[in-house]
Parts: sequence; structure tokens; C-alpha cells
Amino acid sequence: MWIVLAVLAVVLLMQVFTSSEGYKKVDTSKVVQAIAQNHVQSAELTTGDEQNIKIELKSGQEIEGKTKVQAGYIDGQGENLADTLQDKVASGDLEGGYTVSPKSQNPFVGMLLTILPLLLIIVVFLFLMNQMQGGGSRVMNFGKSKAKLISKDTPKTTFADVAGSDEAVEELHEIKEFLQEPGKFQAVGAKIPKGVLLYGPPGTGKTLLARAVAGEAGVPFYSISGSDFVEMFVGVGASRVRDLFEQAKANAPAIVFVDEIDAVGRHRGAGMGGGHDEREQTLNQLLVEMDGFDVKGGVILIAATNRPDILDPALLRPGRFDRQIAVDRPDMQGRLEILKVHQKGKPVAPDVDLGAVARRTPGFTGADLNNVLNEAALLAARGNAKLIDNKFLDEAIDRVVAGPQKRTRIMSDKEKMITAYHEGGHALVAAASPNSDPVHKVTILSRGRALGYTMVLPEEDKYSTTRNEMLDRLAYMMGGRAAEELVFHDPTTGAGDDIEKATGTARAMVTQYGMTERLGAIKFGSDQSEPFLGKEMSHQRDYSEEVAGLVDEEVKKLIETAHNEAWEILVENRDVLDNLVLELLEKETLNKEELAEIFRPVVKRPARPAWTGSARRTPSTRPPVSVPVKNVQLANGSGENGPTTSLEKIISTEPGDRPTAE
Ligand SMILES: Nc1ncnc2c1ncn2[C@@H]1O[C@H](COP(=O)(O)OP(=O)(O)OP(=O)(O)O)[C@@H](O)[C@H]1O
Ligand SMILES: [Zn+2]
Repeated sequence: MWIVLAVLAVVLLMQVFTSSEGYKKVDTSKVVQAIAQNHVQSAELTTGDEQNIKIELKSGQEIEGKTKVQAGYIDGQGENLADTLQDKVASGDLEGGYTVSPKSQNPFVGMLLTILPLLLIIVVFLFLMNQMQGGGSRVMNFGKSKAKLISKDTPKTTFADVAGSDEAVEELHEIKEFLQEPGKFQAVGAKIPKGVLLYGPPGTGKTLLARAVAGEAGVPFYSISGSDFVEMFVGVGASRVRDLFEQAKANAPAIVFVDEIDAVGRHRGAGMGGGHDEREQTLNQLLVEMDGFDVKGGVILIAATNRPDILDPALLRPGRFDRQIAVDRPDMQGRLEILKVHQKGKPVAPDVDLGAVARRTPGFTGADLNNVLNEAALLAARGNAKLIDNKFLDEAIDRVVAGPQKRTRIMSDKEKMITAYHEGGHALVAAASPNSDPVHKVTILSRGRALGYTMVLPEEDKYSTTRNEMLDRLAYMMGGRAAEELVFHDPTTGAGDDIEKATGTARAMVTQYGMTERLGAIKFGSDQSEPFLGKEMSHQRDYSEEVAGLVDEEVKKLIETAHNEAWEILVENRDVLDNLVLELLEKETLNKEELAEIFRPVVKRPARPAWTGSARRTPSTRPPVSVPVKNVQLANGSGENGPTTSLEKIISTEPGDRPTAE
């Protein structure tokens, strides 16, 4: 490319220089006039490609302040001009005479113009060849990893910067020790994993952990994102992989970090068009590199993903990513510790209880919590406050959950009223359901895309959900729609998001959790994940039409029942609902205490009949064991899925107020 550009530049320069310097371009009429008035000393007529007349004026004469000027002329004029000039020479008025030079294009330029397209084609061809060979250094150095794609540094991060992920840190300690003192491990023949896979939801600190390992061991940290690997041009991805490892090996001991490895490491053959695609090549290259790792080489690959389930099994074989570490959403204690880490340097008011913030943020990741503190600090600064107080933290949590308040969105009174009833419906149904989490907040202030929202929060982190809790949640989700129908006899689009979430939950109950009698405790379809826990849903049906029909029927039945339950609660407590709406319209946001006061007259709906999973099984005559909630100590690791995120428990009036946890 540079060669081509240089050639072009030369051509342009030559064009400029061969054209007459020192002659000012003027109107043709002025030149003709000057000739007619015998003001011309000498003239030079160019014919051919470039029809041009240059004249030098007699001393004392000038055109536009110049004594040397030029002008163009049109085809037929040339002969006339020559005749005129000849006459002037004959009459002695053109003392300097004139010359005529039939000028064609500069031969060099002509040659270049023919060669140039050819040159371009050759260059493009070479480029493509180069890509196809997957060779970074074969022809030219295209494909050499660009500095911005691979970043290298020696991080200052330490394990102390990572809070609430003690298990993961412990596992990584060993890696750090190996990087520091490989000899110690080699002496006793210990085998160190070549690759470590960190998996868990986004924002849980996987990158942070990887950097901390490098920081603690004091080794360089190379990082690249999986999606950068997969490039448009064939082969670049593979060459990037090779290049990355070459660099790392040259600077060993080192850590290579590949973020979003699922972008390259998907099941092979699952790519678009059925297979042999770029991603596959890149993955193969990655596997080759990993196999080629010499343990003494001291390069350790750490990869991160949110979707371990879609990784190519080849990546998980022994000798590759044989160490897999789950990085989960932090529990309450973890959240508190993370908050403490990020609170450093942010002055908080003395009455702020970070423990209370941790309690209010189940399902938040480290990144979310960092965000909360940062938002709170921004709000404090905007309010010219010196300290971050509870008010700012409160608003910051809401912002992280649902986006900033929309003060500019002006709702009509009618819409406000509908929103109030809709949110009121959710809140009231939650309050009257025996297995629902308490209502934490209701607001009709717009936030993000939501017109209003209701937030229920568990008293503490939860790692599983009972069938009754799910049924109550379905009723809660339908509460908004039911209120609209009950009060206005005409529902709105505002319930779209509720309906979508409720359907997802109901479907999961039927096909994944075995929570209906008719279909039993069988998993139908190959969901890669559970929508209920806020993960990405990719439902693949691999059951018969008949079963599909049954599933749909059961889903419909669950939703219908929930809708009815919600309706009944609202009818029974209509006074409370109206009262709640009045308060909402007046105050716009109601907190836990205010809500408790309004909900005082509400009688909880009775418990559902005992569930045995089948009509053929008779329930035990013994009463169900009730567990004292406060004393349940969760065994380590029982929270495999992490606490359910609070985010999707926020029911908003419009869909997609914020991409939730997925
Ligand atoms: N356990 C934690 N302790 C302290 N801070 C954390 C923790 N987890 C996350 N954070 C904060 O969140 C930020 C983002 O985390 P990080 O980028 O490491 O997440 P990630 O899991 O790699 O996310 P992604 O999957 O999106 O790449 C960190 O820079 C840090 O400020
Ligand atoms: Zn709703």
C-alpha cells in the first residue's frame, strides 16, 4: 500500500512541476486582447493534450499584476492563434517570436497510469494470498497482532483488590506461586495446568482475577478478547493466536488472558454455514498452541467466559483448560467486602451502613457494586455534597438497576394513573401472596425505558426457589395486567415485559423443573440455561409435537391460574389498591415502610394444597416441616447458580428497561 501511495505522490508532484511555473492563469480573452494590442513580447503555444498559450508581456505591460501569464483555449482556436501570432511576428510587433510545441502527456505519467491498476491488483492479490496462508510473516506483516488488540502490561492489581471471591483466589494462588518459582514445582514433578478457565456471569471480576495473578507474580499480562480473534479476513484470527503466544513465550514467565473465549471456543461445526469457518481455524490454532506449551515455558493461559456450556469439549480436555474456576455473583458478605474495596477514596456519611447496601443488592456483581458507589459519588458531586449519604446510594442503586430517572418524560394524567394501578397491582399481589418476597419499593417515576417499577427483595440471598414461590411470582407478574383489566377494562401494552417474563418462568417450571403433574419431573428440550436465573435462554425443542402441545397447555394453565389469583387478590383488596394508587400519585415513590402501612389491612391468601407431584401419590399425613429461615447455613458450594438476581424481579411497566443479568 505504501508503495502505491508513494508512486501516486510522485506522479502528482511531476504533474505539478511539469506544468508551467511562474505563469499566472488568466482569462483567455485577456491574452487575446494583449496579443491584439501588441503588448506581447514572446509567446509559447502548446497544442495537443494540453491546449495552452503562455505569453510574456513587454516591459511596462502587465495583466493582473503579472508579466507572465497563460490561458487555455478551445480546439478550433489554436490555428487562429498561431495565424495571429505569425502576423504579429511579420509586423514586428512580436519581437520575441513564438514557439509551438505539440505536447502530449508526459510519457512517464502515461506509463504509470497503465501500470497502476495492475499494481493495485497485485497488491490486493498478495494481501489475500497472505491471509489465506494464515501466515502473519510470510509475505508482509499483515496479521501481526496490532498493539491495540493485544495489550501487554504488568498489572499492579493484587489479590487484595478482589473481594468476595475467596475460593477463586485460593485456586489462583497456586498459579501465582508457579509463575514466581517454577523450579520449586518442577523439582517435585508437579504438573501445573496449562490453562485456567474462569467462568461466571459478566462483571464478577474474572478479568480482575486474571490481572491479580499477574500482578502478584510480577509477570507480564497479555490480553486479547475472543471476539477480536475472530476477524473478518480469513486466517487473521489464527495468525493472531500464534503471534500472541510467540510474544508471551519470548517474555515468559507470563500470563495470556483470553476474554470471551466462547467467541472462538464454540463447539466446532456449530458456526454459521455449518462448519469450516474462521472460528474453527482460530480454535484449532489455539489448541495447537496449548498442546505445544512446554510446562517449563512458564506461559499460563487464563480464559474467561460467561457461557462455559457452549465451549468446545476439546478445550476442556485434560492438558488444556484443566483447571476450571467458577466465579459467582458474590453473596451478602462478599458484596459487603467488595463495597468496602470500592469505597476507598470515596468519603461516605457516618450514618451510611454498607452492610445495608449489601443486603439491598442481591444478585449484584462486583461491577454493579462498583457502579453503585461510583454513581453515588457522581450524584454527590452533582449535588455539591461533601459526603456520600444514604439518599445518593439509594438513587444510585435504582440507577444501576433501571437506568437514570427520566425527568423529561412527561406522562399524561391518564398514563400516570394507569401506571400507578399497574404497579400497584404488582405490589398488592406480592403483599397478599404468602410465599412472595416483601415489596421493597414502588415507583411511577420513569427510569430507563420503564414507566414505573415495583421491586420485591428477599430478606437474604436465595439460591433456590420453591414451587409455591414460583407460583406466587407468576401471580405477582400478572398483577399489573390484572389491575389494568379490573380498573380500566382495557389493558395496555405496558404488561408486555411481564407477560414475556411470566411465560419464560412458566415454561421453565414445566420443561425444566418438573413442576406440573401432567408432564412430571422430566426435562423437555435442551435449554442451555434457565431463564429464571436470568441467564441467556436458548431453547431447543427436541420433543414431539404432542409433547409440545402439552407443554403449551400447561404453560397456559399456569399463567391462567396466576392471572386468576392476581385478579382475586385485587378484587378482594380493591380498597387497598385504590388507596395505594392515591398515595402513589401523590408521592410517586413509596418505600418499604410506607408500603407496609398501606398494606396493613391485607389478608394473605391461604396456602395452596399440598403438592406430591402426582394425583396417584397421597400426601403425607404429617404436616410439612417448616424450616427456621434465619438459621439455614448454606453448605459451601451449594449456591451453584449464585443468588438469583434481583434485577429480573423488578417488574417494570415497559419491556427491556435494562438488559438484565444475561
Ligand atoms: N470481586 C470483586 N472485587 C472487587 N471488584 C470487583 C469484583 N468483581 C468485579 N469488580 C469490579 O468490576 C469491574 C469489572 O470486573 P471484570 O471486568 O473483572 O469482570 P468480568 O467478570 O471480567 O466481566 P466480563 O465477563 O464482562 O469480562 C472490575 O474492574 C472491578 O472494579
Ligand atoms: Zn408490570
